[in-house]
Amino acid sequence: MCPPVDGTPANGSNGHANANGENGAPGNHPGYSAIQSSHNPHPHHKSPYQPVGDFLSNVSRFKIIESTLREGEQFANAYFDLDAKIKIAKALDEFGVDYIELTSPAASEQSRRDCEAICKLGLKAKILTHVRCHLEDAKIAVETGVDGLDVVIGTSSYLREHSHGKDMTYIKNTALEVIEFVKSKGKEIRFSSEDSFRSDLVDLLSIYSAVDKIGVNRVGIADTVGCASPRQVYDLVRTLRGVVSCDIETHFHNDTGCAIANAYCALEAGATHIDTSVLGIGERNGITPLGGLMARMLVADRDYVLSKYNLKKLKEVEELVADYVEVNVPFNNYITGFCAFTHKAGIHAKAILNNPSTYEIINPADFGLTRYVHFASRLTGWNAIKSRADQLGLNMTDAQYKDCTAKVKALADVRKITLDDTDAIIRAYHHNLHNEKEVPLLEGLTAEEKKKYIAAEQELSSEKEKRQLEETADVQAEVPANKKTKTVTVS
Ligand SMILES: CC(=O)SCCNC(=O)CCNC(=O)[C@H](O)C(C)(C)COP(=O)(O)OP(=O)(O)OC[C@H]1O[C@@H](n2cnc3c(N)ncnc32)[C@H](O)[C@@H]1OP(=O)(O)O
Ligand SMILES: O=C(O)CCC(=O)C(=O)O
Repeated sequence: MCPPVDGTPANGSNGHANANGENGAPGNHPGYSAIQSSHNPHPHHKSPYQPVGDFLSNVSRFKIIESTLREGEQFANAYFDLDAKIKIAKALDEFGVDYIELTSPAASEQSRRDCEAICKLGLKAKILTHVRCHLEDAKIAVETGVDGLDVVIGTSSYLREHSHGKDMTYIKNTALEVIEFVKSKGKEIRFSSEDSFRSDLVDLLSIYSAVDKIGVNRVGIADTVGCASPRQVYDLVRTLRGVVSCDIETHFHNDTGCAIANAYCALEAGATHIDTSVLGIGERNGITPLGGLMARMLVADRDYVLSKYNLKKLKEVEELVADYVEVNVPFNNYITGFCAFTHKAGIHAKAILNNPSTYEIINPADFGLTRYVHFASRLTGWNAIKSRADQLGLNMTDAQYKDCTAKVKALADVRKITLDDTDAIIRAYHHNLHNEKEVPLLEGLTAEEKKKYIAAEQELSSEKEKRQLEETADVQAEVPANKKTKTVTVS
């Protein structure tokens, strides 16, 4: 952890002012320097590559069906007791998701009781439960108090042959029966074909058209094995959009890394609802993550996303779920990953200090988070070191910052340096400028490291001398000898 700038002990934060001028940034990031840059928040310029508006696109009016408490419960590590489910449901509700989908009450007695308990919480989000296309399951589900049922059945030949063993005629008849029943109970109903992207298109369109005609609220397309590409998604959703008049829900697994892109393409093609889970947890490696979808959609339509979702809750919701399922938030997670807003290379750091839009498409402040400049490495530059010295209250000339930066780099060539090391170097360098008795730039080097540093220093000063000589030679070369003493007077 870095020492605080004002000399008070570090208090669990990184000890530096964040972009809002507070200590202890919400995105607490020990060991990194939060920065104040001149344009914060970002100015919002439209991209020159903004897609041409498509009348089918729902990028600016999508809804989220949050399935952490259904798909997420299918994650290998997940075990949610009622207390956990209630906490997660409340957090998702505060975040502003439109729907919360729960595990089938047919799964177990406790699942049924949990479903009932969550329905009684009085959340703003609508509560759905996810059931097989099976009248008995539907009967149990409608009694729990849910707002609606998400009914599903596999339509690919794989699932027809090896999962439930039913043909398309049976599937259609059962679907119609279940839908009529659920509607008769006054509940919302969605019918979905599992494994849609390996199902026959004619089968799909025929069943979707049949359920649409009897007044289903939504049909669902599911990429159950994560095989679909964004272009395939666009084509299927767009075709379906021309066949049904109801809403279209989509569900994308992430086996081949397309879950967010597929969700986005589905919206562009006219889908209305996207299934998500916190951190993307679900069967195998999961589905479209809530945070990743937010990142994508914020860039597509910031006003819509900010008007609907409480983005500042994202980190809290993710940490809550991560704790329950006993995983760490991945270092490269969208938005909340350890380094999602950390800028390291000197070129990046300089530009970010001037204007964060140079290297950030998302403003961390929208999520209540802070950006950081990492300056403790051989890739740093003098602008980053100057900014850090400013934070430490140390003032130097530009030439001195540059020289100090060269020393940081030389030491970083000797061994991996920490942020504390770098602060120590800057402080010692500054001290040596103003005091006769010099202190070592960095304490605690081993004999071997000292040797290496002395060699690096010598190289540095001979480089510096060489550069000065070259500069002098260049200046002299630019001025022809016969002009050197001549004074030009202009009358
Ligand atoms: C792709 C998805 O994620 S779909 C959602 C998955 N969710 C779940 O599976 C919820 C948790 N599941 C469970 O608790 C259990 O599997 C239950 C209660 C649903 C069923 O349990 P069991 O009766 O013991 O059956 P089992 O799990 O071994 O096999 C699944 C059964 O559902 C049937 N089935 C599978 N998919 C469907 C479907 N979409 N619609 C109707 N029936 C289906 C199968 O034919 C099989 O029934 P059978 O054994 O009579 O042939
Ligand atoms: O109900 C749905 O649409 C999706 C079900 C599911 O989890 C899947 O197909 O992967």
